[in-house]
Amino acid sequence: MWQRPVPLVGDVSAASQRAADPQGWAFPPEQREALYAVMDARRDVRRFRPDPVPAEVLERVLTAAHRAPSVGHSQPWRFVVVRDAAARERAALMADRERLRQAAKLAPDAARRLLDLQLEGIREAPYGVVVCCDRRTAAAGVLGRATFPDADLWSCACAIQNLWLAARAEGLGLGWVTLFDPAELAELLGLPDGVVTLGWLCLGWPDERPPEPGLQRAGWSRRLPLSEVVVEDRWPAAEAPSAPVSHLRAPDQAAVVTARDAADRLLTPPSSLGVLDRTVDKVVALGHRELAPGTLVLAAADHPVAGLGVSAYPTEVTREILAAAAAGEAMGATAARAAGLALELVDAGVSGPSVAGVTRLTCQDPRGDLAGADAMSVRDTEYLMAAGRELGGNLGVRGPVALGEVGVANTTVAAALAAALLEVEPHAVVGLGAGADSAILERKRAVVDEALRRARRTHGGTLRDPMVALAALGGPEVAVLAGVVLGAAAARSVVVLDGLVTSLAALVAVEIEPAVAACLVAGQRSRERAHELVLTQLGCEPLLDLRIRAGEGVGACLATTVLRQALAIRATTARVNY
Ligand SMILES: Cc1cc2ncn([C@H]3O[C@H](COP(=O)(O)O)[C@@H](O)[C@H]3O)c2cc1C
Ligand SMILES: O=C(O)c1cccnc1
Repeated sequence: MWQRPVPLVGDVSAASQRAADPQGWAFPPEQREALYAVMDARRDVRRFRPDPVPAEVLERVLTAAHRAPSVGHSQPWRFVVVRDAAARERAALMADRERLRQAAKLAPDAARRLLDLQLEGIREAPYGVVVCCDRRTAAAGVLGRATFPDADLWSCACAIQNLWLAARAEGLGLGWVTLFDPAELAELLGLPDGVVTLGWLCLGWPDERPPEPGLQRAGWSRRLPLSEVVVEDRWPAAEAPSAPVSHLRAPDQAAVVTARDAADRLLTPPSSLGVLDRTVDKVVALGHRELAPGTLVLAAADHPVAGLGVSAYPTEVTREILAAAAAGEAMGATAARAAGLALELVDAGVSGPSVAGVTRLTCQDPRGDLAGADAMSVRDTEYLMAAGRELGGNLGVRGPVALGEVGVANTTVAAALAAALLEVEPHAVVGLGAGADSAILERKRAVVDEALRRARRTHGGTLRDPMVALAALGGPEVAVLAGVVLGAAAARSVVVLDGLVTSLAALVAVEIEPAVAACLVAGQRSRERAHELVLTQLGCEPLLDLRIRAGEGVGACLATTVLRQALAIRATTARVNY
């Protein structure tokens, strides 16, 4: 056994310690009780004694405030400590005026109660602490604020809460007054543009020791029972459509943590293999410490939309590639062989006689070109998906399942389906495909645009249903592959995705059964436009980024090899002693 290298910085705990004692990070019981007691006894204090507060006490509570969590560690708070009596007097006057303005807008009873509120604290307390938020940093530049632009304000609110609890523990009173016109208060303190306040905190020794919240005492409100504020899993709405019944379960938390803990024991810095480590953790959590040989499922189909001039190649190419794959010579077939994967060929609707060695699935109903009519009937879509599910289940128990497709014009189909599922504009999803020129690109955009408008007219809101979207704007190979993903995931197999079309099939499967996501490995980011968006929607980071645009599962095969090697590395690298 090798010694575990204990880092000089960061977390020194070992996975074994955490596993043996998950509660080992807790404080001793009496300290915990003290914390809860302080929280319980925190009050909004309105009456203050004039006695001075020692500078070191003020510094302690401000330090507590400054230890608050902040978005992207941005520490946006600034504390303006107002001691000057004249400034406090002016602030009190502002609050008094604001109280009258607000009361004028209320019903008489509520107005009376508002007027009863005591604001003398601003005058009485030796300190006014005005908590400001410096918002001059662009939200996009702060980790976590691009998505929640107000997170800087919440950070400041956390600082106030810290200050408040510390004050209570010190025996100080604190009252948070927001009855101000924010612009007036900002002007009083000379705040520059972009710095806003969260109100005025009166701070000093309390001249009241309220056992319960003042507004509750005054009959204004009461504390709600916990059961009224905690809901399980999702907001309980009477008429909201219930989530579809899910049958699949992702690996439980214990499996996920065990996989990560095992990785922690390797003689290497934690997560040194980056995306690969995350992917291996996912695969190990599924129960695979190594990959059995596995299969590439290559599904092929023709697309009537090819007739609208959206591909650089004629429809017949699909059949030729399928035949070449059956002969073991198409690039998907050679890539599968190089990766040690068996090849399973599915003809989901390619014109002409059947190709030897290929499983043929035949649709019953007419097919459409998306712009004028639905791609497939729901009945055929269900049939194709069910066949894929069975295939995926059978192959999934044997090893990893890599996905590949061939179908001239299927990047147009994929763009239309992606636009519908992701609710984005056609220009965001239409890409070059197998080599479009600008005239083809323009037609592709127009066709996707028309297809979306037609499908929305025909199906309305139900287009959000993945089966409806798949039938309206998808294609047979997408339906089969979505089924393969569902079947393989039910067998707890690893599913390795290739380019845009296979990833969309996975997205359809995830929309039907969210737990499928736990089985997915994004093999690569292809050059096709919408692929990145779809991978983001799947929450998957791709293993390879090689500008591949081969289709046929070539990228998935390459990625499977990388994944196989990563698992071997994980299995055989030295473990450390701990
Ligand atoms: C010879 C050849 C082999 C292929 N193998 C996969 N694709 C890839 O290109 C097609 C999609 O591109 P688009 O939507 O522009 O038609 C699909 O068959 C896809 O698998 C191929 C394309 C060609 C020409
Ligand atoms: O996204 C892909 O994998 C892709 C791109 C171009 C052509 N065929 C497939």
